[in-house]
Amino acid sequence: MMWRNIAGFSKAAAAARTHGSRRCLSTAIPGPCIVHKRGADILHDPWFNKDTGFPLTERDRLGLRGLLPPRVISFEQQYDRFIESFRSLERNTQGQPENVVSLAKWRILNRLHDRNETLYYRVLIDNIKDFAPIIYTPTVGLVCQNYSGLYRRPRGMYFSAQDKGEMMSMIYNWPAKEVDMIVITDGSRILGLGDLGVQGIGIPIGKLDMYVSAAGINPQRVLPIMLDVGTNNEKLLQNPLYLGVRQPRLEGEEYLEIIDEFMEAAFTRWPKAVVQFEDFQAKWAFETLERYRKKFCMFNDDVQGTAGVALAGLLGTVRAQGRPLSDFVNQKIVVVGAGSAGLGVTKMAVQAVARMAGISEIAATKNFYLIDKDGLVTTERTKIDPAALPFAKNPAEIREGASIVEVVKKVRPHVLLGLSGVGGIFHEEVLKAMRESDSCKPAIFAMSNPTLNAECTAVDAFKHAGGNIVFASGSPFENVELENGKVGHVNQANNMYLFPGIGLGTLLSGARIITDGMLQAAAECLASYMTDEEVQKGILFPSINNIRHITTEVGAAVLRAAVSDDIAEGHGDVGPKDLSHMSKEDTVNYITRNMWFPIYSPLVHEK
Ligand SMILES: NC(=O)c1ccc[n+]([C@@H]2O[C@H](COP(=O)([O-])OP(=O)(O)OC[C@H]3O[C@@H](n4cnc5c(N)ncnc54)[C@H](O)[C@@H]3O)[C@@H](O)[C@H]2O)c1
Ligand SMILES: O=C(O)C[C@H](O)C(=O)O
Ligand SMILES: [Mg+2]
Repeated sequence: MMWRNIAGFSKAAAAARTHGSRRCLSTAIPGPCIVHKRGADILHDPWFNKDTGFPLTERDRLGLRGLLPPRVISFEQQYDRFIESFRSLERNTQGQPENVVSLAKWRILNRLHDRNETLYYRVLIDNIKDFAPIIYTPTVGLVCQNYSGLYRRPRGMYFSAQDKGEMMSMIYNWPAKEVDMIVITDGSRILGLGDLGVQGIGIPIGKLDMYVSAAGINPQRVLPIMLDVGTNNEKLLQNPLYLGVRQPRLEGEEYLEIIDEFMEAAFTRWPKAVVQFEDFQAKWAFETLERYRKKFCMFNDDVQGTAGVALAGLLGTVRAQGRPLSDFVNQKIVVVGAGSAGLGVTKMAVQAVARMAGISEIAATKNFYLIDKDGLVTTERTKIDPAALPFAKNPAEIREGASIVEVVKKVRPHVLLGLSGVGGIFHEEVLKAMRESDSCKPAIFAMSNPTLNAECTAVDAFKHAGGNIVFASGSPFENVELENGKVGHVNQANNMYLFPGIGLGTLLSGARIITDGMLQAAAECLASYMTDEEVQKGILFPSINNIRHITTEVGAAVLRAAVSDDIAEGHGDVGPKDLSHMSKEDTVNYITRNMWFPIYSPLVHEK
């Protein structure tokens, strides 16, 4: 039977399928999977469960005979059945409020996730464009907001302030022997939604779903972590259904002791794991990054992943203007939002200018303008955040605290980039002011998430700033039909284009830390991924349908940078020497070979 994805066969889905079946053919039968349980316990374990797909012989071997309806349903039929029930849900919820529909779609996917991971990831991979907005941004934000009510089954691990002194033993409660990727949050800054306390666990789960789908990390080797150190969200503290610790957030040394203990415990059990920090409020995002990046294999996605994606987009806008890349050093860039993401982006972009122009980083800050909740950051600012200080302007150039519109009118920037978390702050007047930009193709990046927190919508950007802009947003928007019959392309400038490749490349290199060189290689790989023809049309980032392919390329670039930095220690049977002898093509093949793909493997019971 022909398999269908929702939007018909996408290139990526077709490629993924070819890849999967090639594997089946080359090994004739997929390799066995050892299972230590039998009977009903297997049916209740989503890692091994095949539902009605268990062949009769396997039912006999594993004590499943009689526990399932007699007919064996093929994987393809199970897939079609799920897609049909999803379509029927779409039909039945037509006309209902968007939030209701999104949550209903999340629920049906989540139920499959809890029941049968192989089938779940197969439908996710094959329909990533349709399903990413449900299991990831933006719906994951809504899920976090409603988490205590939606909660049915645990997923991942929870470490709370009450677990102090116990974490080294607790970590052994996790049932998997091996863990490759950990995503951790403390729930303090979930997307642009603020402090959601324990409910932020949805973010590590969504990020790890992308690791499985995009990077082919085995779902049995991922671990979402919630570090519950309390919440300062009064509404949650008052909510009787709230599932987290009911106390204000720990601060200072008390906070650091908890997170130190977790890191020691995690790396004691899994010394080769990669840990991604996600959605920590800025002060802890920066402090933990500095504290751990030379000691553990970790990175902060909001600071470093976002920076790479934004830099790739900024370089893309130079190409879109038909200018040589070296012209990046002349681009005037206004960054709105000076938190973990805005500062991370500004820092990486300034470093790139310094490298390209052969000037100091201080000199390279000249064309950058940083705006936070108090307006333009200048040296006149009292109590300035030390991290923002290098980018503070001379108030003689523009006044301290100038508004976005004032700055745009005065500077006429090539790029206006938002990472403020404040929906709609690129309002009509700001967008109209971008018409006077010094660029022939001004860029507007409304990168805040989820959708309602985007600095502007795609429609408003093209309407007010003009049809010749390049536009990118953190959450997905539809392309815009312009009056002249042309298409205003919408790019999704989201760190999902980099973090899976950073994690995968690091893991397969066996590096024990993640260097600036590895992160820079990731950004450069993404920046050069699109063809000139695509970039001229305003298409700066690949379609999400190609996320497995771009992740493979990014992973290879990261791995090769680890080799260049002389920190690649190898992975499994592949030693550091083998890695260093690999050509670029060999590296891509090595990465591809190590990516997990969802097919049913024969289960073999071992006591
Ligand atoms: N697209 C992506 O890949 C991506 C990646 C990371 C973060 N983000 C989004 O970026 C947003 C910010 O994340 P963060 O971690 O930097 O948060 P943060 O809380 O660390 O920083 C927010 C910044 O915005 C500033 N701000 C607040 N109100 C403002 C206003 N009215 N005008 C100008 N500036 C204002 C604050 O002063 C602060 O500097 C979130 O919505 C997040 O979802 C997107
Ligand atoms: O989660 C996302 O979609 C991107 C980013 O990490 C964010 O915090 O908004
Ligand atoms: Mg994030």
